Amino acid sequence: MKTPIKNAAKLTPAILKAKQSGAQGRFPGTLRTMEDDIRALGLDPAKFLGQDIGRGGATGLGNRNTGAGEARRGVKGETGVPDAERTEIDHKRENKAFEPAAEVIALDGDSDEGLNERMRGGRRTKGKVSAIAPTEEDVHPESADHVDAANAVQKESDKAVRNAAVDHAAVVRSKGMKRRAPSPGEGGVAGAEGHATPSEKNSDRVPKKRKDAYEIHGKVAHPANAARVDADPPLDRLLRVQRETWGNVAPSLNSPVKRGKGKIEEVVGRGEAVVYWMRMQDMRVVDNHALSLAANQAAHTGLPLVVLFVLTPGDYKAHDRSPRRIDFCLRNLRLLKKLLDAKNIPLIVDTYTDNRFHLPQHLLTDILPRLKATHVFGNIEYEVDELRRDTEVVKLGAAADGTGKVKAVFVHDRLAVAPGVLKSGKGTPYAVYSPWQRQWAAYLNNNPENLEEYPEPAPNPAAIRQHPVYGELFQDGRWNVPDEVGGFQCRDRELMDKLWPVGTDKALQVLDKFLHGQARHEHLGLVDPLQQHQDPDDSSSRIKDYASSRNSCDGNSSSRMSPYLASGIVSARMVLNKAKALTGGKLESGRDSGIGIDFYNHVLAFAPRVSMGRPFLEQFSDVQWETDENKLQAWKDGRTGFPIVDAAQRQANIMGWMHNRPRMICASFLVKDLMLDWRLGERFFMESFIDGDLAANNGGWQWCASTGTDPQPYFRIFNPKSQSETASPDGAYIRYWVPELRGVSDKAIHDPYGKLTKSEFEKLGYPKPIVDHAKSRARALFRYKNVGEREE
Ligand SMILES: Cc1cc2nc3c(=O)[nH]c(=O)nc-3n(C[C@H](O)[C@H](O)[C@H](O)COP(=O)(O)OP(=O)(O)OC[C@H]3O[C@@H](n4cnc5c(N)ncnc54)[C@H](O)[C@@H]3O)c2cc1C
Repeated sequence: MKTPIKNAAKLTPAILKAKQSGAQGRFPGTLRTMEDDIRALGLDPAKFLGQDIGRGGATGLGNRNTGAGEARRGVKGETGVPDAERTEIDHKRENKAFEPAAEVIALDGDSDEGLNERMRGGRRTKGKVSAIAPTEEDVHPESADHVDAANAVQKESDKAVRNAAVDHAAVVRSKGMKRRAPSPGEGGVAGAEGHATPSEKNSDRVPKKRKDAYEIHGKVAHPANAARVDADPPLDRLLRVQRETWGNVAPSLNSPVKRGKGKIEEVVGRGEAVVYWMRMQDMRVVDNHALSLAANQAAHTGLPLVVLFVLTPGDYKAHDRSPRRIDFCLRNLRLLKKLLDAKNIPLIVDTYTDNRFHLPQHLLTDILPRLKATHVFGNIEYEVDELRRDTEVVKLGAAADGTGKVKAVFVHDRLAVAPGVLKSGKGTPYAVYSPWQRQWAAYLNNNPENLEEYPEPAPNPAAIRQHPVYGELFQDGRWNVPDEVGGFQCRDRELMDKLWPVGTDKALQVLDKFLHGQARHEHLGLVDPLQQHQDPDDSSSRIKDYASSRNSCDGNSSSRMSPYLASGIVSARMVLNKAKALTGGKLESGRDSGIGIDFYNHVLAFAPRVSMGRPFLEQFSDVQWETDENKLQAWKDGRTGFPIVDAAQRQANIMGWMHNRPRMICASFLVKDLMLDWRLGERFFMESFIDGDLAANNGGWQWCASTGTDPQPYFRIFNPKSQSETASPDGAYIRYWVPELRGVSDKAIHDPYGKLTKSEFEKLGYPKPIVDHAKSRARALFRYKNVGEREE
């Protein structure tokens, strides 16, 4: 008689089939160890294992209090912030008699009276854990469309979009705040990516010493400020300023992307060079919109093309960039310098260490005049700070007198479908992934020109090398790529270099391995992605198997493209074109297609508050969080006693990357089991990952924290044990990353503490679970249901 398969209903069809057929493992091949793999890369395992080297600075807590410093500088040196603009967390913590009214945002149709009434309601009294009846624990994420819930999220979002301006006004009124006159910050240069701008922070009341669990304080904007930014999103503002200044050079937020391949009109004086300003998200020479526009303009005017990259450590600190991502950027820059050099195009790298908000002035008064450039082209970055910076560049460039004028043009490039193009039936932005993804695929299938790739730039004439100004750019050491950026020492650079080879060619080879090869056990961890198995035909292509294998991480089931996409080493168009070739020339819709790259950037564009530390669903802004430093540290280190969480966290620490499923499990665990603020986890991932990307990371965290675009309400709470059985059915992933558990049987691998005897468990040297999941779950349900309250 067949043994029944445990949790069969929760298993993906492929895993179920594998289990039913009695297969030992889901993926072929033999599992190796981390040590073997590091040795196979030609490196010494002792250098990379057993110590916290991943995030650059000292272990754990000490190295990242950038927000507070920023905030303090913001108040004393730059703007002077009215009390009302202090960050939410500071406000709560410092004012014991905190009035919940301050956090209330007007709802649809709220009159002043209605708003006041709700505000007078004050904090609710404490209650018991209520008998709320969540339908399913650990619903398989994305397992169904949940149409009603999706509609509810969409409705909330529509409401928020319609009322952002009203909300802001109401909050301002309700708090007796004065409406500030537009500050220079609003004009463009102030603002932490996401986080509070100097004028949005208040810091002179920030306590001198805080523990890590509180250290997000400088990164959370006041809701009124976030509502103000939502009411006039920085992307709209950039496009508007650009249009008003130079005419219709870039597509507006609401119209389809135009393939701006034509010549850019001359509306400024003709300079002596054309500049393409490369940033951290578009690091490639091929299929690059702004670069191809710049090259076109240079060819049209007979001027040389110069590529500029500005390293801005101030931004990297404020945005929690990982040393790994910075190092990856530098490694790519070195390669790009060579590639461009072969085309007689100088790549100049400037390191700007002054006040990060003054970068536009630096560009327009120092760098561009030195180059005698009157045109600068860039691809739009959708984060708040970056949009404000670019808006300021457009304004300053246009405001300069006479020959000092610079025409700055910023265009869409990063996404296959520009933000704002796709709208729900009601004409509002989509707030739920599945319907958005269906329309996205249909739109691209109907408008294939959006996937046309941009031409490579033509070389500069060789004579540029003799030019007194531009010839020097190839020689002058001032413009070289530095060995490292101060404050971002990447201590595992050698390992990162092996795991994440640089350049578009290599990235495309990695993609080919994914598209034309089967997932295997032995490639799940620390392996050179170029050494992955590739099959002679496409019958076992991982993209074809994506739907069934995407949730399992016992093998190398996903593409490992995220660092390349996050840094723009390949474009979304290039990846989609390759995927399309394997799916009959059409993009497939549906969550299992593995191609939903654009969604969270689209959210960022219409709800910029998400990059200001605010929840997408404001009604969860006052969920009560714990602040237990030890639990936070145990989570960071992978010592929680939950094998799947520990395996994943250790993967993050050693490899600088994680498969999507464990990212979700770890995020859910931090928020719903440890009841720690999702922003702490968001920051930790940014600091650790080589693919750290604000839109995807924030979107992922908010989804898992039920404050984001998940159509399932907050009672989606992952059970780490059953999630473990789904994510690592063979236990291979766990055994690889948690060596203490290597010898543990299949029966006990997901729950060694529960399944082994006391003495068997103690021999492992593995920690006991730091929480009881059932109790944690009840606590989370209570706190989400009763926002603002703690259970008795
Ligand atoms: C809490 C959390 C944090 C995350 N942080 C980041 C991050 O900082 N940077 C990042 O690039 N991705 C992030 N993701 C999304 C996703 O986990 C990674 O993109 C994916 O695991 C990378 O592996 P891959 O390239 O092999 O993905 P594949 O499964 O092969 O997918 C191909 C590409 O599609 C995109 N993609 C796939 N799934 C998602 C998703 N759920 N959300 C957004 N894009 C997706 C990525 O660009 C990815 O490279 C996060 C997800 C969660 C749940």
